[in-house]
Formats: sequence, C-alpha cells, structure tokens
Amino acid sequence: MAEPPIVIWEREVTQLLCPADLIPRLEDALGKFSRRDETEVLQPLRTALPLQKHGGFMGLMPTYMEKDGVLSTKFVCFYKREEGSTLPAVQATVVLLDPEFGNVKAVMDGEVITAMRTAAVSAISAKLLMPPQAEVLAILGTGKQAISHYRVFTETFSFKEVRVWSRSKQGVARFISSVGGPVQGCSSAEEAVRGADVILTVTGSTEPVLLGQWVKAGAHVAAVGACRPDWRELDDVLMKEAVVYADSREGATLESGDVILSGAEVFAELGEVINGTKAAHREKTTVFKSLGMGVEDAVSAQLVFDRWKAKAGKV
Ligand SMILES: NC(=O)C1=CN([C@@H]2O[C@H](COP(=O)(O)OP(=O)(O)OC[C@H]3O[C@@H](n4cnc5c(N)ncnc54)[C@H](O)[C@@H]3O)[C@@H](O)[C@H]2O)C=CC1
Ligand SMILES: O=C([O-])C1=[NH+]CCC1
Repeated sequence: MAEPPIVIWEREVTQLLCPADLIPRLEDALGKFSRRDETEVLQPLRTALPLQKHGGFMGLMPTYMEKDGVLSTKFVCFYKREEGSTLPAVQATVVLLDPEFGNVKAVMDGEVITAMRTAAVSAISAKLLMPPQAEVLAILGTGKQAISHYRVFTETFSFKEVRVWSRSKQGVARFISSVGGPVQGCSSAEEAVRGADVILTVTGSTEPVLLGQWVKAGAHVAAVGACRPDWRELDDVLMKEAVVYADSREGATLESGDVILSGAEVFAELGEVINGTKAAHREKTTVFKSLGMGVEDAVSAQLVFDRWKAKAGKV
C-alpha cells in the first residue's frame, strides 16, 4: 500500500519557490517542450470544462516527463469576475504522482505555483525579446499575477522606472502597498505604457486594454490574460504590427482570442528561440502570448517537492 500523499500548501510553497531557481528549470522545460520529443515532454492540450453558471472554466493540465520521471496534473479553475467581486479569478491545485507505482506523492497549492511560474516564463520572454538597455516597465493589472510579475521582474532585471495601472484607483493603491518597492501609479493604461520598453498585461479583461498606437516601436509585450478564444487584452493593431511568440503554438491557436480574432501568425514558441531554431527579434516590437502549460507546473511542483524533502531530511 502506498504512503498517503504529503500536502504542501501556500505558505510552504511560497518559502520553497524562488525566481532564481525557477527560471533555469523553466527555460529547460520550454526547450524540451518545443522539441516535441514525447519521451521528454508529453503534454496534451488543456481541457477546459465550462462552469457556465459561474462564468468560468476548470482546466485540466496533465504532463508526463518520462526522462525526468515527473508526472503531474494541475486542476485550475479560472473565471471572468465582475468589477467589485471578492471571489478569486484563479484557484489551482497541483498533484504530483509516481509514474511507475501510480500513486499520488504530493498535493500542492497551485495558486502560488501558477503565479510564480507564469511570471518566471514572462521574465524568460523578456530576457529573450526585450530591447537592449530596457529602462521602463509598465504593468497593466494589479492582481495576483501583477504582484508575482512585479516580484520576479524586479528581482531579475534592473528597470529605472516601474509603472502600474488598474481599472480602479483602489487597485493601484493596494498594489503599491503590497509590493513595497518603487512603482508609479498611473491614471490610464496609455499613461502607463507610452515610452515603456516592457509591458505586462495581467488583467482579467476580455476586451483590449492595450492599444498598438500607444506602444513604442521595439517594445516587448508579455500578454498573460485573455486565455479564451473570445477574450482579448491586445488590439488588432498591436497583434498585426508585432512579431508574435507563444509558449505553445497549439495552445495559442486554440485558446488565445488575441491570436485567433486578430488573425496574427505565431512566429515562434519561446522554446524554439531557446533551442536556437527560431530568431529572437529584439529589434522589432514583440508580443509573447502566454497561455500557461502543464510542463511549467510539473517542473515547479517537482522543485517544491525536492526542496520540501531536503528540508524534512527525507532525501
Ligand atoms: N498565462 C497564464 O499562464 C495564466 C494566465 N492567467 C490569467 O491572468 C489574468 C490575471 O489573473 P490574476 O492576476 O490571477 O487575476 P486577479 O483577479 O488577481 O487580477 C486581475 C486584475 O485584472 C483587473 N481587471 C479585471 N477585469 C478587468 C477589465 N475588464 N479591465 C481592466 N482590468 C481588469 C483586476 O482589476 C485585477 O487588477 C486572468 O485573465 C487569468 O485567467 C492566470 C494564471 C496563469
Ligand atoms: O496556465 C494556467 O494555469 C492558466 N492559464 C489560463 C488561466 C489559468
């Protein structure tokens, strides 16, 4: 009979995950995914079960990394929430299994894993695609992804200026007090993004919040929200002008309203740039469309599990 699974929840996951550990592991995972070698990464397209009554979806994200011995599934519920709602937009749990025995080894809080791995992958896109000497970072949105992106980007890069915008003044005020570091609140998205070298869209919006006419030529946009075919964050002008990258080509063409509705072509996956099979067009305006992939959760959960065992003296 297998041992019962260990439970690693929010506080411990937060203590065990740091950007410096995550980024190299995620770069390796993105490159493996883009090689499409099924003994390295087996990751079917996400199943998104509509939760019609609540305006959301339950995503099922299984991943098997045979060579690395990692088997996991993330269950993630994500919602379009109305302004003023106090309900969370995303709730997630990651299950780590023993691929040989078949038992569940660990059940982990997926909210922190999702926040941190998504921000780390956005940071990888910036490392590859932002203009040289990037000085100004703009963040549109002030929720959980905005906070994790602020933490990862300010720990990974040294921007001279960080700006933030939210649809509510309270959101900006809460964000500024949460992050505790230098950030300038802006009263419009346009004010935040004009002249910015890197722009992060981390909103729950289903309509464009970032317009191409505001974006400086050569800037890099990491677009994290709008993960459904009829949800948008970016307008057609930007999608048509930019060189578009994605975490997964299939994911983008199946789930991204910004790609599907604008008709923009996905030039490359981040993993293809990491593998050297596609160019990083730093000199052009670039968009990284982030949808989220199970392999990112798998390597993050394995890292948490390894760190937890080491801390508990169970190696
Ligand atoms: N690409 C990926 O891997 C992942 C994407 N996501 C997506 O990222 C987005 C943000 O997620 P969280 O930060 O967890 O949500 P959150 O609810 O914590 O924050 C959402 C932010 O967007 C703002 N917002 C909501 N509707 C808006 C609108 N119509 N116009 C302007 N701003 C609006 C809210 O005021 C808040 O500041 C969501 O769309 C979520 O589905 C979440 C996790 C992973
Ligand atoms: O990868 C992920 O966890 C998600 N992508 C869109 C909403 C949640």
